[in-house]
Amino acid sequence: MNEASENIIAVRKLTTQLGKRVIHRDLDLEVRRGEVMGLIGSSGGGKTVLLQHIIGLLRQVSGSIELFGEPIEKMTAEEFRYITLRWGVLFQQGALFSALTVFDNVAFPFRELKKYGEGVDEDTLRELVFLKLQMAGLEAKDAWKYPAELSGGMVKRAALARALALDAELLFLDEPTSGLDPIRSAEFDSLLLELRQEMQLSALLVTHDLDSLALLCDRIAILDEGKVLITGTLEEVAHFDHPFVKEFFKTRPGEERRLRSIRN
Ligand SMILES: Nc1ncnc2c1ncn2[C@@H]1O[C@H](COP(=O)(O)OP(=O)(O)OP(=O)(O)O)[C@@H](O)[C@H]1O
Repeated sequence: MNEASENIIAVRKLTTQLGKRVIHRDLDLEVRRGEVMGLIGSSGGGKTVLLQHIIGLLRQVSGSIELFGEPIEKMTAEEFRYITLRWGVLFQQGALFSALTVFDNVAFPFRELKKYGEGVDEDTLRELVFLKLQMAGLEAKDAWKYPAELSGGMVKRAALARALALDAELLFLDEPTSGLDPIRSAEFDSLLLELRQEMQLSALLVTHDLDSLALLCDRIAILDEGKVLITGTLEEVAHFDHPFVKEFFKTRPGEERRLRSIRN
């Protein structure tokens, strides 16, 4: 792997299709190492599908996707499986395994790693799982619960603990605060910010939440009409002349102060 590469994600001229419908056309996106990139765009515009392509769940029609400096198209299945252990994914529904306890959900990536001869013994595994739960703001007693027994906020935290399990260098976060009330959303954002500072994470974050964008993101990419139209700081993209941007940055309750500071 070319670790010296400045970009942790580089998507070039990506064209994708689901059924007969073209979702992305010649899309370019670069995320630098250590950067949190926000991804916004109109509903149904292809943000989640883009994430699914980047993490190799879907195959593109054309174009290339490089992760950690290497094109994923050229990797063998085994090489690809191995690099999946270097990132964590938090999808909209939290995506925990419902038949496993929180403990076993968080232990899952460690057990996967064991298949490559890099596992840890059971005592170390236990310690690491409890450490990750603590980092994600869960208590030890939550470890024995099943996903159905958790609140929405706890599901997100458990999914985050699993995403961070192997000291992920890169996180894919798809609307991590959706479904949480404003207080829980703010708590979750603060947790991500703390972790980001402690672990020097890179991340691609899909969100509709202006507070999350302002707090967490270095740059923001706007996806519309199948392409990334612009990337820039929140201030830069907020001034971009486009109907989605105008609608998105319309004042919403509680956000007036932040918007005023962006516009001034
Ligand atoms: N498995 C699938 N098969 C066919 N079409 C799909 C599939 N998944 C998504 N789509 C379509 O692809 C388009 C992009 O969907 P996607 O979920 O990526 O949008 P999004 O930008 O993430 O939207 P939102 O902000 O509402 O979550 C939509 O029109 C959706 O209906």
